[in-house]
Amino acid sequence: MKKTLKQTLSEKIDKQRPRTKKLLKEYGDVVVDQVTIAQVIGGMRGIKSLVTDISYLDPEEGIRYRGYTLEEVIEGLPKPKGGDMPYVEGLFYLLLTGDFPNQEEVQQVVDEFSKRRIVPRFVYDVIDSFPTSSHPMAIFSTAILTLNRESVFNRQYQAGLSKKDYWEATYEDALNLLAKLPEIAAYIYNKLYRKGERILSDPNLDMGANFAQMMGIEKPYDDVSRLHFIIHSDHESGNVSAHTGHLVASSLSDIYLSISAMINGLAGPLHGLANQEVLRWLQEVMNKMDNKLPSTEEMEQFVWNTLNSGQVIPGFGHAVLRKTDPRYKLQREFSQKHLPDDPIFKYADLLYKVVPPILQKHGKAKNPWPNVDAQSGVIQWHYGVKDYDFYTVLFGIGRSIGICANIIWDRALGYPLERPKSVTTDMLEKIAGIKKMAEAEEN
Ligand SMILES: CC(=O)SCCNC(=O)CCNC(=O)[C@H](O)C(C)(C)COP(=O)(O)OP(=O)(O)OC[C@H]1O[C@@H](n2cnc3c(N)ncnc32)[C@H](O)[C@@H]1OP(=O)(O)O
Ligand SMILES: O=C([O-])CC(=O)C(=O)O
Repeated sequence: MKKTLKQTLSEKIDKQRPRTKKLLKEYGDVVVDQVTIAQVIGGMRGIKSLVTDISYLDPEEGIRYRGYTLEEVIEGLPKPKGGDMPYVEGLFYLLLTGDFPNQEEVQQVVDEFSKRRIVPRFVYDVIDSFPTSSHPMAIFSTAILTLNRESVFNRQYQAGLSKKDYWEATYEDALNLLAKLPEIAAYIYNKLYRKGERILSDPNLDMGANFAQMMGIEKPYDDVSRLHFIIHSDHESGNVSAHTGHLVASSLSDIYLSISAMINGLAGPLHGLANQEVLRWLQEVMNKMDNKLPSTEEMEQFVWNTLNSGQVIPGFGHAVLRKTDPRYKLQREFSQKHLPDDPIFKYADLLYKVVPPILQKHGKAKNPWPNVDAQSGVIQWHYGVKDYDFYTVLFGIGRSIGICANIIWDRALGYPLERPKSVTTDMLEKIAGIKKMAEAEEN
């Protein structure tokens, strides 16, 4: 019998712990970065102050998971029979261990998820008590929060859990939660947009296929779901959702509290919600054009109108990336293959041509290129998920996979409570020498 994921992970943790310990004990004083006033006021952009081995974002190249590009991840992970996209469960294995699992190892994780997928009735009761006009991200976050009552970590912590075992209880919570997220999301979708008509999950299916089944959407929506969850899973540690998850978990809040919190960060329009904003923006253009594809000049005018009214162009720009997002490229390639004639795809493609030169001319955005959110909604729309308020929930399922992996490792390596220092404006002025200048002017 092959080792389980938990056993493999346990060995990896034993190997990694001394590396972190050595760095901290023997090299703790080595300077990693310097911090400027612009960074302190400007959202800490670029400050190297977090550590994760699960993914790394290069500004030019984009994301790598465990050192592998997205193409390599998709190529190297096992795929279900008849599927073009790999098992999402295999990605979780890779993120946790750094190893590509074989078919048998993936199947073990698929079986684990299947065993743990049943959502307690009280979660559905809480979802049902929301007005149907609520945003699905608020419902999703609350449903996750409601599960906090189930936390293995909390139970064991109360009973006197040793620090070195924190990760194991967190691992149990993470698997229990990840297995339930597609069920919760599909239930919310059916409640809000399909009059509560529910399609039950199938314990024999993998996560992507099961989600497609519960959404009631034919193939290749299983592959669409796998691709979506995989490419949205991680983006190193500093983005709002990952950082929030890490921060909240650092106080030893359980996985449910931490993931619910990160979902709230993901729900902002400058972060994950941008994928719904792209569709909302495109719909406005389509309505104004009577569904006719605008000419390049007309599209340019729509973009300028948005910029001139002081709004951002959703789906473009990035805090770290300085090139087109590889996640965007992958989804564009998928769209070119599967939905080349889709009207919304044509709109989005026109935006790809039109927006970057305009943002360059506008002169503000450091990165004029499209990010992941510019394309993900286009694919969902094509396969019938037209209620774009729901798109960030899909992003949230994917992102939970990466953040759960990160939190398990945070606990394994004993990362402490996160607590950076703040200063006052007076102090910054003093550091800048402004007070001295003002005094000199007065005298
Ligand atoms: C999964 C994700 O989270 S990917 C990002 C999803 N978000 C979006 O697509 C929303 C649109 N994009 C943006 O608002 C930004 O590019 C962000 C939030 C992603 C990054 O923000 P920052 O790191 O602050 O970007 P940057 O340093 O380039 O911003 C400089 C200026 O350009 C503006 N800018 C950046 N991107 C855009 C854009 N797409 N449209 C218009 N203006 C933009 C900023 O608002 C800022 O203006 P200000 O000086 O008036 O405050
Ligand atoms: O990295 C970021 O800041 C935003 C992003 O693309 C993500 O979290 O996927």
